[in-house]
Amino acid sequence: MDAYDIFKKLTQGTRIRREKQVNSREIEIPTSENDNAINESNNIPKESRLRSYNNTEITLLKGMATQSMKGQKRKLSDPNEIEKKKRMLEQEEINHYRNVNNISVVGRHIPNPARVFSDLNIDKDIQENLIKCGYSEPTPIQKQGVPVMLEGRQLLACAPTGSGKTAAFLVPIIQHLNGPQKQGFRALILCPTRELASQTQRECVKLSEGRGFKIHIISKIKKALTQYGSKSNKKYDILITTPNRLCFLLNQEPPAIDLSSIQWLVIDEADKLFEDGSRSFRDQLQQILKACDNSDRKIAMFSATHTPVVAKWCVHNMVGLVRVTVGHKNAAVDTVVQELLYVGNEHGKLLEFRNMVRQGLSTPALIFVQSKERAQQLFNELIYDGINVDAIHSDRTQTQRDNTVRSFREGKIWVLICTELMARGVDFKGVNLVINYDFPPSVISYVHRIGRAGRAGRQGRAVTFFTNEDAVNLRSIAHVVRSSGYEVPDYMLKLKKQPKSKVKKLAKQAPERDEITTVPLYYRIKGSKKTKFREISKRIKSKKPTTETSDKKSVSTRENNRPKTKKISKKITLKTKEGQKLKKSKKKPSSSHL
Ligand SMILES: Nc1ncnc2c1ncn2[C@@H]1O[C@H](COP(=O)(O)OP(=O)(O)OP(=O)(O)O)[C@@H](O)[C@H]1O
Repeated sequence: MDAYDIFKKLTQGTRIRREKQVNSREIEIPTSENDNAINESNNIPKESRLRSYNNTEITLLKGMATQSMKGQKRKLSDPNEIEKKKRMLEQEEINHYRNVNNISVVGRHIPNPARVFSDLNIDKDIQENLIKCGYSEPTPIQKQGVPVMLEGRQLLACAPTGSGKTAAFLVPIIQHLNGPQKQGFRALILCPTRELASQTQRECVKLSEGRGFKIHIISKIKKALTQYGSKSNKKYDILITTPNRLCFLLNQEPPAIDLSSIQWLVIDEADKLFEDGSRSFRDQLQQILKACDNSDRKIAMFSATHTPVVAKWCVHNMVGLVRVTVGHKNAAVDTVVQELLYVGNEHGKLLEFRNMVRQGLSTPALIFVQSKERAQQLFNELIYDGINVDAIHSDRTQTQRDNTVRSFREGKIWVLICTELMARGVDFKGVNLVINYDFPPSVISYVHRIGRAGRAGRQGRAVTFFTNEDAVNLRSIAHVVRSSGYEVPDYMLKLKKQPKSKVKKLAKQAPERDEITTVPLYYRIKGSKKTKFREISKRIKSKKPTTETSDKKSVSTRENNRPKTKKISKKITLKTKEGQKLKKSKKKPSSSHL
């Protein structure tokens, strides 16, 4: 619960009555310039806020009223009073600027937001690097987050997807570290995935150009085992990695990495890392913090979504914490046009997708499914549709994942099928379309998935398929869509609120769905005719999902799957006209119809 929530609770049922209009010179605000501990920036217009300080009587309960501040005016001729008033008006202006930029802050003695890069207390070369990256003006999170970190304050920042959070933490780190020093790692950035870590490394290299920092990501764990230990010559500056890899190195005897010089620890996608996993991140974080034993160590947490668990951890563990929030908490980016589409059943999803392709798909596009098995199934279905499609999921090797991401960035792949693995942080410039083929497991997942489009103020579109199985989260996601300013049918908003237990269960475990395939079950079962019919009737009776991959682990790579799919499609060509078409397009993939 933050200051705003507390204020709302305290003032529930309170009636605020305005007595009379006064002009602003009569106004006296009983706080000092920097006493902005509680939500400096709210949405009350400046004038009425000023008035309310001096001229309102707050009725708490019938017959009980606070004393009006009338008669407490001080003379304007007093130079101290004039100075005080000037400072208050300046503060009001700053608050107004924060309001305009949707910035809200909580904490004491918070530095002013920067309007332009030159307002920031950073060196010329960093400013030039920012300009070289094409950034002409700081984004709201950079306006407020950078000054906070530059003052060495610990920070919890929440800002929309694609709003430049990466540069918001990299710029102050680069400024602080100044240049390479042979002290070992001085900044550590934790990311939930390898893909995000390498993207952050690329951004860091660009923003620190000319400084000569040694910026590392742990790619080959075997090499890393001997690379960073106490015997190394400490020629490193910045480490960007996932917590698992780092803890693996810390768990060696003696530890294979030395973090005693860390000055800045940044946790990107903080709420993701705090989600309960097989090994809770909180345990890992304790281990990492123990290793970062420099007394000067500071922490900054960033994410597009807010969970109370992160806020609670920060309040308890970060001294002098400043909280910066841009926009509404857990809101979807409003530059993405959002649509919720009822498709009936699994087959309907495939029909709808092919329909979208026929109408002209706006690529590059990302398609999210709920599991790696389903990513592979959808890939097997679409590979012969003549779309440049590929799939990325955790069953693919790191090299395959890197190659796929590169091809997508280079425009060689137009449609990328992915799992939750790619939902966070990954910045593909110019993604036009996100399709939630499988309904997101939570509102937070929805916000991050659709946030892969519409980055840095660009336009994008997100289409979310849903079936009857997806009723649990439909209401809350419909509310997110409506809050971003897009139409949703009223019935969705009026759906019954689901019990928290159901919502939590769904966030942890995806619902069972029928296999994504148009190949009849008969051809998917191996064995004699008799075996096939026996198996089909068994499955119908037990109403089991008609999936082969649920019986055995799916084949993990595109290459491995090809022969299997070929075999199936050959069988179809003998039976159906549609199958013949498939065979033709397989020989000569054409993308002309897009
Ligand atoms: N000041 C700026 N002006 C213009 N573009 C910017 C600016 N800062 C960052 N960008 C660009 O905005 C895009 C999104 O930035 P970034 O990946 O840091 O977003 P993010 O807030 O971390 O998003 P997510 O929550 O999805 O991780 C990037 O392509 C980046 O180059």
